[in-house]
Amino acid sequence: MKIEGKTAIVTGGAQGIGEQFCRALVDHGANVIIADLKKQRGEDLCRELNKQYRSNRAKFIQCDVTSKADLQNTIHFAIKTFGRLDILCNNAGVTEIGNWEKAIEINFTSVIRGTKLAIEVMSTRNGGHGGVIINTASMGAIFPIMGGPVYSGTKFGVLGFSRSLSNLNASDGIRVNVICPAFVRTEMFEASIPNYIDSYGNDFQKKMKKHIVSPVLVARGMIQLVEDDTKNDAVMRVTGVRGIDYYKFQESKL
Ligand SMILES: NC(=O)C1=CN([C@@H]2O[C@H](COP(=O)(O)OP(=O)(O)OC[C@H]3O[C@@H](n4cnc5c(N)ncnc54)[C@H](O)[C@@H]3O)[C@@H](O)[C@H]2O)C=CC1
Ligand SMILES: CCCCCC(=O)/C=C/C=C\C/C=C\C/C=C\CCCC(=O)O
Repeated sequence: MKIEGKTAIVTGGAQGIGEQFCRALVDHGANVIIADLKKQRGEDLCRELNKQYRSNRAKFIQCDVTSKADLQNTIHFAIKTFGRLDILCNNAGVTEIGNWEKAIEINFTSVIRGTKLAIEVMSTRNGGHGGVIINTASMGAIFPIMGGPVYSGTKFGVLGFSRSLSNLNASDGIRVNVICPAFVRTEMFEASIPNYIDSYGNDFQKKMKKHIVSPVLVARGMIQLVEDDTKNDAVMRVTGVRGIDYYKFQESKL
């Protein structure tokens, strides 16, 4: 898909990986809705991007992805403001520290809901233009994460859910892909370090150094998934040891 002139929604877009998604999409000429709980950070990013690109292509909307009404409102806002929706990045996520039930809601249930709502407006069967959905999973969707079993479970869920929609490309013109970063230096990662040390030992920080990637590289991967029309049902890894590559699962025999 040529990104210029298209419209994207990025959940969790105010900081971390989502912020870099927004920056990269605006840089490639997209209209971007930054959808996040964090009003101040989202508005600041929006203002900065519009100033930098001398445009009005970035918009912020306060959105709690666990609220169906907020998600619907975000999609309506994108269509009302820019006339279409082409790209959805279901990226908002949290660790399970303090509230594992909430982590399931944010990391998994909201990804399902966001995907379903976007399909309704993107589908060529409903008069939409088709589009691309990129769901942020994690290398913790391929490997277990000691100290983060619920988090890892939600990411396995995102992977299985997303891959099970591979037929949408043929029927509705929508490609669904997953991005699986290893450790990314963001607020989430910093907050998780004590948890990791508990599970992996005191030398965790030394061991994981080679597995750290920058959020900018994750955003480069996302752009590749959006631009390359051959990518459907793709599981992109973004890791310190391999950079950007694709994980191959066994083919289904069905
Ligand atoms: N940081 C890491 O090492 C890795 C992160 N990931 C995934 O990448 C995604 C982004 O994570 P980071 O940027 O690292 O985290 P972060 O904590 O820096 O940013 C997450 C953003 O999501 C927003 N958010 C949280 N709950 C929300 C809700 N209910 N509604 C709307 N927005 C909400 C936050 O306000 C924040 O702006 C998550 O899905 C995470 O699981 C995947 C692999 C590695
Ligand atoms: C519970 C906190 C979650 C923090 C964010 C996150 O999703 C991080 C995941 C990173 C990796 C998890 C999986 C296994 C850990 C081991 C190595 C990672 C990379 C291995 C590789 O082959 O590149």
